[in-house]
Amino acid sequence: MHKTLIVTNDFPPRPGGIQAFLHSMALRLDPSQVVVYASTWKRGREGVEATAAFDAEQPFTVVRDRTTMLLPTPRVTKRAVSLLREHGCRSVWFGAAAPLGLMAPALRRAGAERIVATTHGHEAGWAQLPAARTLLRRIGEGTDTLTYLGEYTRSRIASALTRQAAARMVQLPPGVDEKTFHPDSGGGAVRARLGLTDRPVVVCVSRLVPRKGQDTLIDAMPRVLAAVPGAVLLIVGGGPHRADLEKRAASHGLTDAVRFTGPVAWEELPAHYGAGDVFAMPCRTRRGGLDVEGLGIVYLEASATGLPVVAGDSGGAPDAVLDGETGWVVRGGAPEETADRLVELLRDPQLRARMGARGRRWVEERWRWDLLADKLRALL
Ligand SMILES: Nc1nc2c(ncn2[C@@H]2O[C@H](COP(=O)(O)OP(=O)(O)O[C@H]3O[C@H](CO)[C@@H](O)[C@H](O)[C@@H]3O)[C@@H](O)[C@H]2O)c(=O)[nH]1
Repeated sequence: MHKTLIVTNDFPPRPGGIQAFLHSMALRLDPSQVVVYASTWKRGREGVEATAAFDAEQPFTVVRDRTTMLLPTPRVTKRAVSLLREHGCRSVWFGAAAPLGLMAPALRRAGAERIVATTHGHEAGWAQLPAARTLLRRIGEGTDTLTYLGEYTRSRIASALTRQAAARMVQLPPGVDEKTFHPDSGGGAVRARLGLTDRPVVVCVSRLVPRKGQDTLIDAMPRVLAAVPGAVLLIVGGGPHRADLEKRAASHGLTDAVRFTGPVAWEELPAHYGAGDVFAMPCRTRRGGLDVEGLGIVYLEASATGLPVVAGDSGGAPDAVLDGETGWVVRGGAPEETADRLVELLRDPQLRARMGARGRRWVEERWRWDLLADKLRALL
């Protein structure tokens, strides 16, 4: 691996899957060989202070742009070029290929020898729009390698690329820290705190946005409760959809059976997975395919915790589940189908244990960060 400039809008403290992906990878590279050029999390004092506090704890150099969104403008390109030269970097990793990967030719002219750009769900969405397809094609031509999460995103994105660029694609999915997420993660304490000790719990961990399908889970609960009295849906995470979800739960008369924790601190997250008997996030594709799941780190975190998983069929989410082995894939936006799978799992402790153990093994074999970081190092 050469010294690498990571260029990204998606870096903590901003929350989310791409951010977690990049940070986890960056932490596994030699810190003396990494320089991150990222946007600032939020405008205003709170955003700037939280960003500075986060950066001060990192073992590698983080340089922030003053804006909250890097775009491939002449100013940003010039800054990236001068960082590349100043720090003696010979490789570049674009944390999300679109749109920042458009800066690749300028960085190449400035001396970058290896340029890697990672694709996620949103690039698969881009691949559906004619103008955006042209830009993706340019990004493919300007970079050495576009990485992809799984077969769904690969096939969509490859259709927009030249044959040569498509042939250079390499799979680089996010992983899971199997030591942080494990079956003895202290879920009992969370249950006790929430008064759920003896109740069957379906847990969903995610940002609260419509695509993730927390609304489908709420709509599924009356059918679940008819078969499994006392069951509870524990919705973990924060986001713009919260008020709507709370109203929806109240309109079904489910204020006891649907609990919201709000966002939880990273250290508390494993115990929140551990509070569930089953993990469910029946995600669905929206906006004609533009708002689509790339993979779903949460399914892998749940499997690492030893929980069976009920996933939606949006985009690449099925790549994060072995259907029928680590859990089930259901149609997104289908409350009855979702409820039936939840009931089957809540009623059958042996099935839960079997699927949970298979999921844990699958994570250990296939989704460990360490294995994936080796792959990235080889590309850089
Ligand atoms: N600390 C904390 N973390 C949370 C919370 N809610 C969610 N998270 C974390 O945020 C991450 C969410 O990742 P994903 O499930 O992958 O979803 P995403 O944010 O929509 O990410 C997008 O990009 C990923 C990487 O390409 C894709 O895997 C995903 O499908 C999607 O397209 C997970 O690590 C999850 O544990 C919370 O309240 N607190």
